[in-house]
Amino acid sequence: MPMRIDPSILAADFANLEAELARIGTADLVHVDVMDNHFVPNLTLGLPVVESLQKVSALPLDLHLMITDADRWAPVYAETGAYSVTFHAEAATDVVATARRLRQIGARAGLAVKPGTDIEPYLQLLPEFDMLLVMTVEPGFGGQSFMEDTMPKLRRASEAVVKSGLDVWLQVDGGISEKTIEIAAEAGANTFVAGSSVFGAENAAAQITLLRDLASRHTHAPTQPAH
Ligand SMILES: O=C(CO)[C@@H](O)[C@H](O)COP(=O)(O)O
Ligand SMILES: [Co+2]
Repeated sequence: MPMRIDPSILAADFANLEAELARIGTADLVHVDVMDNHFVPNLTLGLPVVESLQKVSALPLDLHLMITDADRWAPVYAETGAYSVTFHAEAATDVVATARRLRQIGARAGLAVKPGTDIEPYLQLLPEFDMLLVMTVEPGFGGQSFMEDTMPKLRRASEAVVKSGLDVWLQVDGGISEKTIEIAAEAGANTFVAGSSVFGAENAAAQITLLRDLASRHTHAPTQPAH
């Protein structure tokens, strides 16, 4: 199973985004954090910047929407041509209808849960999603510490995906570095968002390769039972 590294441009220089994209050519996707200062206490970027990134990025965009009223807004972001649109379960009224709309538009549909949100109710909806995002920090800011207590949830999600036989990607986001990526990979993640550990590195492309190599040591299905 391939291990994917998605650098988060939240840790990039916002005044030079095109140049920052040129530093991460070894990545699989570009993770774009959209925050509205309502769902999370921070404001980042919105549609105009996503549209501009779409025009200049050689890599597919992986949008992470941390905004309220996801039912309304997620499809609007998908219309930009984004490869993947992930919205939060806590911000949506009808997660299935929203995911279906995203797929109709042509985007992969991702569902995210905050560290305190149970993933169990969503595991019976796996056929509706292309990716599940288990947040490993409280959403809102880059540079936070990895929350290892989210691993039982990730492991449980991984078991459900393996059992389903579906190719639903399992993404982790927050505090992923060379010190933590193997913990998440061992618990079943295969898609890793990394902001500060990539853009803070002198050689971002080499750091991406290092992270992927570390994650690839754990390509097996989870070995420990869910908690
Ligand atoms: O969605 C978020 C934060 O809410 C992330 O995508 C961060 O941008 C990851 O940054 P690092 O923890 O890797 O620095
Ligand atoms: Co994110």
